[in-house]
Amino acid sequence: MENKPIVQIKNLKKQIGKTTIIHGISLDLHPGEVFGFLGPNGAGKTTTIRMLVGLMKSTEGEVIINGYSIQKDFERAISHVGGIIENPEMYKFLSGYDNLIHYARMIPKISKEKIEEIIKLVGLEKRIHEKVKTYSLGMRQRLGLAQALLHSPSLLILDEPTNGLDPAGIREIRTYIRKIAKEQNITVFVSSHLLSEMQLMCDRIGIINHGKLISVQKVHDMLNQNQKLTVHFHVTPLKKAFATVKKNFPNVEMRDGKLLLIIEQKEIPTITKFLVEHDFEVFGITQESKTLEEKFMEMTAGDLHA
Ligand SMILES: Nc1ncnc2c1ncn2[C@@H]1O[C@H](COP(=O)(O)OP(=O)(O)OP(=O)(O)O)[C@@H](O)[C@H]1O
Repeated sequence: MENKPIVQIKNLKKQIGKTTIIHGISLDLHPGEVFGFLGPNGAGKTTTIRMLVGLMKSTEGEVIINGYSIQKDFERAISHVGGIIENPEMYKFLSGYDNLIHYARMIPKISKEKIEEIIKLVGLEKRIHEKVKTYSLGMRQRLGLAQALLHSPSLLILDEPTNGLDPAGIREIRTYIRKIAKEQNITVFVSSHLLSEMQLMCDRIGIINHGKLISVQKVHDMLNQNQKLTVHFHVTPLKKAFATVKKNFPNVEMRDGKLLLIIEQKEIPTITKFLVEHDFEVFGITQESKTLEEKFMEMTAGDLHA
């Protein structure tokens, strides 16, 4: 991405006692992107986020937000950040609207129109005058988003925003997060331990495991990688077919009464044609591909909890 980063994380480290929890994370975040911070429980997501927003001191490294260092120029750097780190505090017996007005008092020069615009942005216009205690958890989270947007941040940091939500609530939050990023050109940094959720919400995903950022990829690229498939050919006579195929495709194996090849999808017709041309009878072709979830399980040594 050629646009100037909103956030620069430079070699961020955290040591507690003799234990290093975060091992030098470096990352740039760009305007309007939704960046997913994915990792199993205990990987270091919350610790990193706490350092990003200055709630915890880093042992080494620097975080620059909109050109200001969180470490050296906290007030100015944090003025560009909105976030939900823990469950947002709301007054349950007040309406959603009155809650927002309450928080808006702390923000200089905020107009009623701006508040209305934010309410629409998070899709709460129909229920905003009802008491928060009547809201679903998803609606409360959206009110939390609205609260975080009041001071027009350029970066929104959300720690596991879908925790505890049902599938409909998760879909809602996902939709609004994407909308906020695109319509307001706000960068959203969102953590989760669920790949399936991140895949649908984010433009890029960074995977953290044992305090290290082990991969950063665009979701689009992840989904479009040339994937190798394991393909089984049910063919007779098997042994003769194996010997013949092996001459041209040395990687072939015999397993469970079938030929097994690890190939790209586009090679399936080539091999099928080869078998038919050599007078073998093909009874079936089946393929298995690794899901992204399985790949991530491998990357995080199986401790990415679903
Ligand atoms: N104050 C502390 N002292 C010692 N170890 C700590 C401290 N805080 C966190 N840790 C350890 O650092 C690691 C990272 O914790 P962190 O809470 O950042 O993980 P996480 O990715 O947010 O996990 P979760 O998804 O469970 O919230 C964990 O192994 C945790 O036990």
